[in-house]
Amino acid sequence: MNRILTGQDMKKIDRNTIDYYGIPSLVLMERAALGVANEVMIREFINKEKVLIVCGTGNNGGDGLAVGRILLSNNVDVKMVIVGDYNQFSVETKKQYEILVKLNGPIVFYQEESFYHLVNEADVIVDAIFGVGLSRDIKGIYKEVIQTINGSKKYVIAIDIPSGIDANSGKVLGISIKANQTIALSAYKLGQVLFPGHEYCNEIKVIDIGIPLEAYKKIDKNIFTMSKLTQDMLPTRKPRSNKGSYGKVLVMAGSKNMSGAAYLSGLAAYRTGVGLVHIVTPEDNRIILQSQLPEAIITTYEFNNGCIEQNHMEKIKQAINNVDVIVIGPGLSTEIDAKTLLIETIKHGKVPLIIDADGLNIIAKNKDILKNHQQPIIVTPHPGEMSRLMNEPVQIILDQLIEKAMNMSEQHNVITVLKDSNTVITSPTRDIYINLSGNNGMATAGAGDVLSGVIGGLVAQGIETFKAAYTGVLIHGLAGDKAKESKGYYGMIARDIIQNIPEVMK
Ligand SMILES: NC(=O)C1=CN([C@@H]2O[C@H](COP(=O)(O)OP(=O)(O)OC[C@H]3O[C@@H](n4cnc5c(N)ncnc54)[C@H](O)[C@@H]3O)[C@@H](O)[C@H]2O)[C@@H](O)CC1
Ligand SMILES: Nc1ncnc2c1ncn2[C@@H]1O[C@H](COP(=O)(O)OP(=O)(O)O)[C@@H](O)[C@H]1O
Ligand SMILES: [K+]
Repeated sequence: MNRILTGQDMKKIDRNTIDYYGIPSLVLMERAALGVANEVMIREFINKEKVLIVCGTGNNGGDGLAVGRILLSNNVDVKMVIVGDYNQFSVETKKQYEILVKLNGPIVFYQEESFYHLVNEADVIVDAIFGVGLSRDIKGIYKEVIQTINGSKKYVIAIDIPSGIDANSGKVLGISIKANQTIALSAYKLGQVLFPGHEYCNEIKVIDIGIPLEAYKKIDKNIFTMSKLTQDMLPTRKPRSNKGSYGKVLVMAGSKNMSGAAYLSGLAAYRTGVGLVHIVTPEDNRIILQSQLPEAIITTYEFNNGCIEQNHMEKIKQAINNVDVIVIGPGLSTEIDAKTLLIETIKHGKVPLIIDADGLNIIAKNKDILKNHQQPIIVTPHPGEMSRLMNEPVQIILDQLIEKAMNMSEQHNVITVLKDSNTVITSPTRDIYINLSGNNGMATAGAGDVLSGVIGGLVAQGIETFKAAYTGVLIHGLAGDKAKESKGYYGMIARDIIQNIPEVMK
């Protein structure tokens, strides 16, 4: 598990480490600088490269100066520029400066003309202008400096966070460094995982700087991510078992002449390891689904004037109570029969329910449907569906993913999987997961249907709902990343994601 902190939380933890635990600020800075210097020194041709470190006057700049000192001791060709005045230095940064002066370090204060030249001759630029202390829009010389660095197209390594990104929100405060690599100190910052900040960071690596684990316990919001799938996140497979041991998923999906969503969701559930998939869909889809997915049990229904035929409804009610989880909504339509199906399922079903796609569009028009539900529910909206659910413009949802997902979870007592490039998952108990796997090749029709099946598959195998939601999203993204290796961003389709689930879960 990797923690994600707001900039404010990080500062609180730093302070607590220094004031309460007594680890001196300069020790943390040295650890940070050593970590960053190591990243610079593992570059393949570093012995032939020129490094330019651009420093501000706060502690991020102090990190930069300390990195410069360490690189000097390792015979790296390095120069440092300070943007700002001597009298603006923080205590620690002034110390770093004074050490470098005694060492006759190659360090200058910013001047427009010479800076341009220094940037031009550099191969690598280390961005140490602002870290989590950035508090207002960037203007004046700082803006010029960032423009020059970005315009140079040189390889940029940002210390902690690219200068210009608000560590709390990911917003660009006026202008920002575009980094090729970001070395996050101690933990991910929210601004590195939310957009647009995430794009400015590029590759992110978190390094330990010696903050004791105890110091993190003071933080009340639990935000985290997972970078790898580990065995303990997966359902256990027993040597002596049968298909009954791995759960049953009921997929209520598809509408007249729309069978694809049911197929994708059902197949994804099977690929996640579930013992049995049962599909409930209109009669028109029977033949095609039976040939596409012969492993599934199919129950079909017919309806007249929106009413599902009585004997078919009885069969469906039986199915509802004979499974471990129900996925409802992919390709379902928002017709009256689909609405009836959803209402009856929430009313009669006791097992966890995953509501996706049209299931959510039905709820958007009839919010009462979610009232008084008894079973655990996971909703999986994309920003468009979320906008309809919350009656707010899509842009507001995109700008406030965490807040909106939390509102949904708290108002309706559900787990919310708000799908985006970096999907946010929230629970009514205020746990927050932000996913970092996946890629833009997954912006393809049916990718969401696959996700509903993966999460369903995990719940059916006994994984607790919040854990199943974030593990499912992680697996889905990792499978998309594997699919990208063979198909690329352009050619990937939803089935390629499914095909790679087994490889990811091996
Ligand atoms: N002891 C600590 O607290 C540690 C801090 N560390 C580093 O220190 C960073 C945070 O340091 P600081 O809190 O000093 O803050 P920063 O170094 O991020 O920058 C804040 C400084 O910039 C000024 N500033 C803010 N916005 C500005 C703007 N738009 N235009 C011009 N000036 C602006 C502030 O007034 C302040 O002087 C971290 O990101 C990390 O790199 C690490 O060295 C680890 C230990
Ligand atoms: N750029 C991206 N990076 C990572 N994941 C993405 C990206 N674009 C889409 N996805 C993922 O693909 C899925 C798309 O789901 P959705 O929009 O519901 O598709 P559909 O309705 O066509 O099935 C979501 O899980 C989303 O997180
Ligand atoms: K920085």
